[in-house]
Amino acid sequence: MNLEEYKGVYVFAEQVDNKLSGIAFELLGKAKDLAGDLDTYVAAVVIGSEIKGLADELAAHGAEKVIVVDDPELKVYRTEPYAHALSEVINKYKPEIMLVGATAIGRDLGPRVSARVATGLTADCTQLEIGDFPINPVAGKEQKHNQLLMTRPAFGGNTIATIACPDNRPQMATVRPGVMQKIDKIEGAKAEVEEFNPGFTPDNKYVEIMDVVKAVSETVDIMDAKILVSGGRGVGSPENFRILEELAEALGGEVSCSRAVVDNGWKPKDLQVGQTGKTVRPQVYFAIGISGAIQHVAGMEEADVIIAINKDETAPIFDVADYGIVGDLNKIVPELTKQIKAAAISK
Ligand SMILES: Cc1cc2nc3c(=O)[nH]c(=O)nc-3n(C[C@H](O)[C@H](O)[C@H](O)COP(=O)(O)OP(=O)(O)OC[C@H]3O[C@@H](n4cnc5c(N)ncnc54)[C@H](O)[C@@H]3O)c2cc1C
Repeated sequence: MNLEEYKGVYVFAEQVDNKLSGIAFELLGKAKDLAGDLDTYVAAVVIGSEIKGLADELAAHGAEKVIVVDDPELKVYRTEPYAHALSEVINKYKPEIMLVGATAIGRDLGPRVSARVATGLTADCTQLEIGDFPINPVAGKEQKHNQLLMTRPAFGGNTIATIACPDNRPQMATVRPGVMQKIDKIEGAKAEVEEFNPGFTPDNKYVEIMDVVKAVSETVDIMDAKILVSGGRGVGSPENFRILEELAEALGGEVSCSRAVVDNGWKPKDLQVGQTGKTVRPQVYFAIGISGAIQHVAGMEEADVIIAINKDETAPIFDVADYGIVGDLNKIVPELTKQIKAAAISK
């Protein structure tokens, strides 16, 4: 493998029903940073049927080049034809870095593609940067420059591992939605668009999709909320979440929760924040009756302002909080709601 042939930071631009997923823009934002450090270009790969029209939106979010693989076989996501399409794009264009979202689709696609093109993949990254590897020089081992350093929680979140792929290309990573930031839209931006179709054999024994049944979610997407009022086991019961709902309503925010709450069946999994839930980045995050386990903090530490309410003054949540109130949530939360409502009326 001649590593020098591999150029560009490529992003798999996931789309469903011909609508680009938010993760595509988040990955493009990160790709732009990485490409700046490597002095190379950013490309998006979009795979589907009748999807050429998506190129401008990708350009507006930072793609300088868009590779379009457009074929009726690719209308609905299926592992086989998508893995074939993306592997062939990699074989033809030889990207230095290939980023994929750690979504249901990306988690299925990424590892299969990396195996086909004989490279490594770091799953579920929370940080990506360009640097030297090994990070600290090791006697007798060559330190390589300009490597993609891929950081992710490991061993149940008890340690953070930084992984590199110095001997193979592309360097592949999947990244969790909500972790990277998209750039401000560049209105009117145009990308160089290239159509590439590696060919799909009809009657190819791909999985046949008989029916697509869409789940109707009754909850809001907490990843979009500007204010989150998050409750933990300390809230005590599903009924008692009412006091958090009242606070959220007074503030124009949404309710989310810790995993203990989901495990107890008090709230649906869609509302869980953390390593195995969602990564959120609201302007204000209330952590109420949440102890602040590392796996929870991993999903909310990027919030602009964190306010913790906990009766235990040694709770680790206070280490990440900007403001902390020590006391019983059953007294503090209703009082807070009352004061906020009163302040709103007096305005
Ligand atoms: C692989 C793995 C992945 C995980 N992923 C996640 C994840 O995505 N998200 C997540 O949240 N967790 C996750 N966890 C679980 C995590 O380790 C914790 O167990 C969990 O976050 C604890 O939830 P909690 O803070 O609500 O409950 P607890 O840890 O039980 O904390 C309850 C808190 O409420 C306080 N409290 C009790 N009563 C009151 C009161 N009346 N007033 C004020 N405060 C009160 C207590 O002092 C305590 O600090 C994961 C664990 C593992 C091993």
